[in-house]
Amino acid sequence: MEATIAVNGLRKRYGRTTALDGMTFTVTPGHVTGFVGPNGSGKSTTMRVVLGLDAADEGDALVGGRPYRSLREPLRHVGALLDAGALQPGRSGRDHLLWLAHSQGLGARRVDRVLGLVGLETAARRRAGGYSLGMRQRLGIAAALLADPPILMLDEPVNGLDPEGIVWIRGLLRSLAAEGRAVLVSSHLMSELQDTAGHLVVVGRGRVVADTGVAELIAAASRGRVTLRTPAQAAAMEVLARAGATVAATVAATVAAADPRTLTVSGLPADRIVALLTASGVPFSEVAAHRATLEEAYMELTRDAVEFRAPATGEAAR
Ligand SMILES: Nc1ncnc2c1ncn2[C@@H]1O[C@H](COP(=O)(O)OP(=O)(O)OP(=O)(O)O)[C@@H](O)[C@H]1O
Repeated sequence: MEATIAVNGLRKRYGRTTALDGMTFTVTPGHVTGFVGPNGSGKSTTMRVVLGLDAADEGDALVGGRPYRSLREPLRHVGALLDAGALQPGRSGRDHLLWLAHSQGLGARRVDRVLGLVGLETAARRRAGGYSLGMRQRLGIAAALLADPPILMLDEPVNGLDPEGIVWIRGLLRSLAAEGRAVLVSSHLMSELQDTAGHLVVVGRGRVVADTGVAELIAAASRGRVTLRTPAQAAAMEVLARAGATVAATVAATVAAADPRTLTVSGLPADRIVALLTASGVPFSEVAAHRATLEEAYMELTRDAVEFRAPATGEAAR
């Protein structure tokens, strides 16, 4: 079976809410595809439609060229994590997987193998009802991997994982993709996908805003910009803005990573920036071609497509 997910022209309304408005994209094997967009942009609805859990009003969704509902042993084709809370609380994690395994003609050996893969061996015989959110996520990922499917679809898998868990899942997703699987991972945080996804499907208001390689997206957002480090931010801004540049405080992937001494300048080449600052006696320590974060690239892309936007706080000058 071909490892692809093909979503074509999906439309879906819930009463007066349009959840999907012509959603169209294809997920191909060999890399992690990030499925990103703001809250309410239609990611979970799309995944539910792909899995036949919800019906679209229009359009179709195929896994390996076939509708999910027509697959005889679906877990062998597609592994999915949609709602990590969906398990019987009185059952142990291992029993939950055994029950799923038996429905697919799989045995206890495979269950123990996937429990090992997700690092749940020691907790496997405890009641799943007592699991933390991170442990439930791991159990959900074990369930998705159970029948060794060529296609994986995970809705916000990083949710609830601690920093060690986040590093672990990044490595796992990359290695699953490197084995030739198609891996679709939804998130509304770009920083979660920065080092994991090779491709991005960016959505807003129920449709695709961009369908692009991560490297291309970052290159496009970096083009023509220069990063400048200076202890005299206000003076540097004034000099450069007077010369026609647009100057902004650099957007960091996380608030913790933000450096108040770093500016992003567009509209002037690096050598001209150096000349202007030197001539005006403004101290600076570094002038370099800017490498945009995925977060920045995404913000630019979705500027007009987001449903909910916080007021801009990072922009120092325009
Ligand atoms: N069962 C439902 N009944 C009514 N409205 C729904 C239902 N499921 C989704 N919606 C609405 O459809 C839109 C798309 O929701 P969806 O959950 O697919 O977005 P999402 O991109 O997954 O969001 P998030 O990042 O918050 O998980 C939202 O406006 C949501 O409120």
